[in-house]
Amino acid sequence: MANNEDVFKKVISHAKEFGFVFPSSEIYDGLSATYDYAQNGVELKNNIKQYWWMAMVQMHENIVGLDAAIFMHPTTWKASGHVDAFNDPLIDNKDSKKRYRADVLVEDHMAKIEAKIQKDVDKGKKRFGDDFDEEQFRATNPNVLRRVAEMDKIREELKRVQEEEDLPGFKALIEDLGIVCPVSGSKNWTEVRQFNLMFGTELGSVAGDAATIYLRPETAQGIFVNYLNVQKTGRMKLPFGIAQIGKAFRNEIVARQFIFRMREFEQMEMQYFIKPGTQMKWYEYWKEERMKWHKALGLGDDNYRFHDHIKLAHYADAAADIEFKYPFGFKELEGIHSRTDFDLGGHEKESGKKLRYFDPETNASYVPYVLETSIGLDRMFLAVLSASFKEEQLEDGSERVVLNIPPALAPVKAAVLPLVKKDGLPEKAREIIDTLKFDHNCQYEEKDSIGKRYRRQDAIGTPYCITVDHQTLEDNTVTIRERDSMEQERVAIADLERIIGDRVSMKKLLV
Ligand SMILES: Nc1ncnc2c1ncn2[C@@H]1O[C@H](COP(=O)(O)OP(=O)(O)OP(=O)(O)O)[C@@H](O)[C@H]1O
Repeated sequence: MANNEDVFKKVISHAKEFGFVFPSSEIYDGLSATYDYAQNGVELKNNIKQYWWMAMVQMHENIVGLDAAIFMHPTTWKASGHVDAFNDPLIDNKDSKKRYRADVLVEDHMAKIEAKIQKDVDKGKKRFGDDFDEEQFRATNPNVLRRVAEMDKIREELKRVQEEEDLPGFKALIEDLGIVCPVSGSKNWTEVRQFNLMFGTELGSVAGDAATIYLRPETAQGIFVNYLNVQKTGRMKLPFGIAQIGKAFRNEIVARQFIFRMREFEQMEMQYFIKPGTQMKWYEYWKEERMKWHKALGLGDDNYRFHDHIKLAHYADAAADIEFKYPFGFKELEGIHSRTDFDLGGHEKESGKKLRYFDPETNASYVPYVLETSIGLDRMFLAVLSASFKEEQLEDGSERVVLNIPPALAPVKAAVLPLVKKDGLPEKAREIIDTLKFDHNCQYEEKDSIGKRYRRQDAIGTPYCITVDHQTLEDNTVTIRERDSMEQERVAIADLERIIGDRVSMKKLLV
């Protein structure tokens, strides 16, 4: 664990040192859990957006895009249930004055029990070596069984207090488990209270005339209120989808883990409008599709898993997360939710406008059901960055830090490097950039030794370094150095556009 925490710290400082992510307003000591994407970060982020947009919109005839406003009519949030139900249970420690999410305290406690189980399993592995049968060990070892039963009991009680909104029961659970504040070490807790996560602000400049509006806590509602506009103007037939990328805001009680949990973040959401009764088919379909999208990046299949929700959100009849193995463990990266007619039904009721679909096959009109896929762009960014970060020992005894970012997502696709700063090599390198820059983000670098320049490009994940040397002037060839293998090949300048284009193409990920 200490090791992984270490890796996480390194990823965060690497992100800052190499221009991916900066703390926001850093000259004023920053603003907690708010970050800015820097020169390389914004490129990576845009490429992730493009990969998602291509997979969802461009590759599906029946999915179209939208860019709705962040501010929406306040009744939207009444209809969606956010005014009444978008709460987290919070609890304060009276000694440290620190605030926690009550459910997170319990989950962290369970994670500790799980770590103990893992320790037992590791001991077994060590003792029995190749003969070790983990499944059998877990099914028979008394220590493991006792701890699993303990976890089941806690999980059941957590589910109950959440479902019944039993706030005194929630506090009792925390006390019964003997959970202490990680800062003060005390069990001196306040009552558990519900805290609404929406940021409110005021519309209009005249005091008294102002109406409270909210910064949207999800992009989805902008899609729902536009369902009929898009369906009619796009002459869309069910099933069809609307996709959107945009900012969302949540006043998270405890924002932490770098860009994993922020108060201002970006979502990539797609709402798929379907015939009622077909939701389970589409739920399975989109779970699989989305998992395929993730795995195509090659960050390691073992880094992903599904997690089915025990506690369903107020709008869902089935829900699963795609979890990613971050340096701090498996955590939610994307949600796939069967939202039934909850949202369109709610908007019909509040607005008094019909949000129906006339089905030409059955001659019936109904409120469509919705299947949602919702992924946090910042969490996806962190997944790519943390899985790509490698510290390598090289054969010559030196070390390098490299980001093995999938080439299609890399911020800079090719760096063009004149071997020396003279003899016409810089001019030749610029000529090459001038042909590649229309299709790719390229970088020109002439300072320092070629080895140092390779290392700098490795550290920002540039997949290809093109080196211009004296031979280039004779035969119009250059070397291409590949980031991961560090192997070099000599190719004709005339072939560069095609070679780089093929290798960094998103097409390979999408077919
Ligand atoms: N505070 C946040 N910071 C960054 N990304 C977020 C945040 N909250 C949600 N997301 C992203 O938006 C996606 C969809 O939002 P959803 O409402 O399903 O999240 P959630 O279940 O509330 O997340 P969590 O349980 O981690 O709070 C999540 O899968 C996640 O990737």
